[in-house]
Amino acid sequence: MAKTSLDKSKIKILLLEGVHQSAVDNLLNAGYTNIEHLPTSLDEATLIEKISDVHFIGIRSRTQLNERVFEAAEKLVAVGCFCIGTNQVDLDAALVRGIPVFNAPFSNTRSVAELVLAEAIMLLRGIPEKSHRAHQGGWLKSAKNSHEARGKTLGIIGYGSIGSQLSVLSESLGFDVIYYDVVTKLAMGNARQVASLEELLARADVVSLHVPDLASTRWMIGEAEIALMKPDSILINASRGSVVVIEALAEALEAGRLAGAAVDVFPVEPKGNEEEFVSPLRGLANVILTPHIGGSTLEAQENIGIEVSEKLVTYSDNGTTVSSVNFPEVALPAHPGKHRLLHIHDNVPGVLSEINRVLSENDINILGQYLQTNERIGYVVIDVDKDYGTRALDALSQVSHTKRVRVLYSESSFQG
Ligand SMILES: NC(=O)c1ccc[n+]([C@@H]2O[C@H](COP(=O)([O-])OP(=O)(O)OC[C@H]3O[C@@H](n4cnc5c(N)ncnc54)[C@H](O)[C@@H]3O)[C@@H](O)[C@H]2O)c1
Ligand SMILES: O=C(O)CC[C@@H](O)C(=O)O
Repeated sequence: MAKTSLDKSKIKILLLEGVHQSAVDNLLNAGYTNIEHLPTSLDEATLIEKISDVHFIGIRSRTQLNERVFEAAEKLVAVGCFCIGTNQVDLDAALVRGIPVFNAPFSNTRSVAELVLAEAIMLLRGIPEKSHRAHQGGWLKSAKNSHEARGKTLGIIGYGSIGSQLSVLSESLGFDVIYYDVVTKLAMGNARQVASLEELLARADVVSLHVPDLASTRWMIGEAEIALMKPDSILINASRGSVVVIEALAEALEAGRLAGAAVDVFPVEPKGNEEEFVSPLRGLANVILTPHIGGSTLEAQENIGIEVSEKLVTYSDNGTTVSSVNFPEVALPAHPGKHRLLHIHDNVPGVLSEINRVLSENDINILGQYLQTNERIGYVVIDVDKDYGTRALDALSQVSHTKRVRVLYSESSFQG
């Protein structure tokens, strides 16, 4: 059970994978000065060594925060994923240790949608091959296999933030949009939801994937699904590398079953820009390969830096967990003049009454109390009228099933 006492300047923040400078600036402005900002991810052994004295970590998609890493992260208070996907984090391992995980669910949505739309047009015109030939001194001037987007059917799989934004942009260019989602979703514009994946695959000229990495989406597009796609259709994947069986896609492209593909995410991606990219798709005609940069625009990265660092600062200063992806969400008012106790515990009956009993026995006066639980943990926030020193921290630590206790002083310094 974590229970330490720290001044803001001692709170150690580790930012990996070239998280945008906007995050560093934001953290510094909020008084967090102990920041290590690295341009790459770290291998597991190095990360395990480094994370032992880290209070907040910021990562993107490459850093794997697994059980072994969390086991070593004795002081970790919260995780910031400076991206949309959180599949690189063992959310359960974080939850059981009382560690909330935050992300930026919308900041790069537009960047991905714009890239996919551009790729759809490029692929319909056979541009990758024509451009490649021209670079080699060739001249492939021909209208063969070259099509307008207007009137073609775009099939979107996963009609969430990115899928629905893509829907709006591509309709404005004249695409007919259909989409498949496991949830009934309100259609944007004239788009129509179809009843099954099979129907979408059979009808679309361009299929674009925008589902999260889940057990149910893993390898959802394989040989059988590609066989259902229209001859000479196009597949785009900017979601996760685990969604498409890449060998099946390569075979279909080699056999001329599909007219082209754009792939941004791969089952195995290089750990850094120096490592070789290996894929059966390399060298295939009319295939756009991009190094997982769907969300990598300066605009998106700056916004993500601000959004996620704000969430970390708010949690650290105030205890608010709104929009955490794994934690009970509590929206808390500011607490001027009050001290705030945070208590994270296993969600079993009786903990709240024990907390209140312990506080009462220690003569600690409660001004306000907030509780939220999920299936696994409970998160109680208690505002008290004065600084009870370590008395409150010690009292709460004795409550059975306690995972973590923190004190936030009214002037926002932190003890965690
Ligand atoms: N290439 C990149 O750089 C990049 C950037 C941002 C996001 N992404 C990835 O894009 C994906 C989508 O992001 P988003 O923000 O739109 O997510 P989202 O959660 O807003 O939307 C996902 C949608 O998929 C649907 N869905 C889930 N399971 C499904 C299934 N089996 N079949 C059909 N639909 C299903 C959900 O109901 C939801 O509507 C995520 O995997 C994310 O990690 C990639
Ligand atoms: O920036 C990244 O590394 C990941 C981008 C994207 O896949 C996301 O999940 O937002």
